Amino acid sequence: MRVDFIKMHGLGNDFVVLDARARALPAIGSGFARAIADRKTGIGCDQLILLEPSEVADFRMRIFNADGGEVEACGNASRAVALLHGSAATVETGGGTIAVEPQGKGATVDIGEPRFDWDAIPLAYGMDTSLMPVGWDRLDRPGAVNVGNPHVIFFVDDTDTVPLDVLGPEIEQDPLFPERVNVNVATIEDRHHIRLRVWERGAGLTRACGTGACATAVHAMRRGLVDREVTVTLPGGDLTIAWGDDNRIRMTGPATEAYRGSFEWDDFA
Ligand SMILES: N[C@@H](CCC[C@H](N)C(=O)O)C(=O)O
Repeated sequence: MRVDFIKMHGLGNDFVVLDARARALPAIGSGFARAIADRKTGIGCDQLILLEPSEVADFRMRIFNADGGEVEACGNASRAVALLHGSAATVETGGGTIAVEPQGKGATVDIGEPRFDWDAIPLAYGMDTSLMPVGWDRLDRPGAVNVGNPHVIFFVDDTDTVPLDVLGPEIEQDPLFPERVNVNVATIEDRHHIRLRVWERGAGLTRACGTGACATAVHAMRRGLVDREVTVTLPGGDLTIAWGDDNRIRMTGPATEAYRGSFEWDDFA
């Protein structure tokens, strides 16, 4: 079976998008997702994105990390599918229904309300998620936020000096996080600007993480360190994150269609 795909990215966080809204595809297993994502032998991406019909929203978006695991949310892919869809839409995800709207060369995404309760992150045991009494090497006293998916956030003097390739996987796999976690290291530049690097659960270091930017901004706002609208600068570029009086988080930033292609399903099954 020959299948079309669209290669897209949001600030360099890249996706293979399969559109099964009009024509159903065979079930996707973790081995298939891993094979597609493999940068040496597959098409190569941080996340495989599957669009399907939905009974509760305009369409459904399923997200598979490069390690094959299916997860609940992806901020950058939400902007990419908004661009692909071409008009405002509601999107069912594992983390809840979100709203997307194309804006120029990108999109605004209403990703919903943050959750701060320790069991909503989830953590293995109860603690204050605004200042957690835990640490790993030079990274300590983080915060945690669930914005559809789980994030832990460390404020540091300089994100570039943190060995995130070493500490990221250690923290991601720590038993404190029973569903593993996305690891964010952030520097507050001023009340309107945060610098951020992310070790993504199931994908490793990426050029950008949209939900990481949302979680980090909201955590910094909760701690009173920045205003309710900020620019978050990632290695791949900038996102604007606003946390409204309605308690909803809105992310605005670019998205790009790189190219289109097709493959034989059985080559990856
Ligand atoms: N790149 C994404 C997040 C993808 C999922 C994440 N790695 C997880 O496991 O939760 C984004 O832009 O938000």
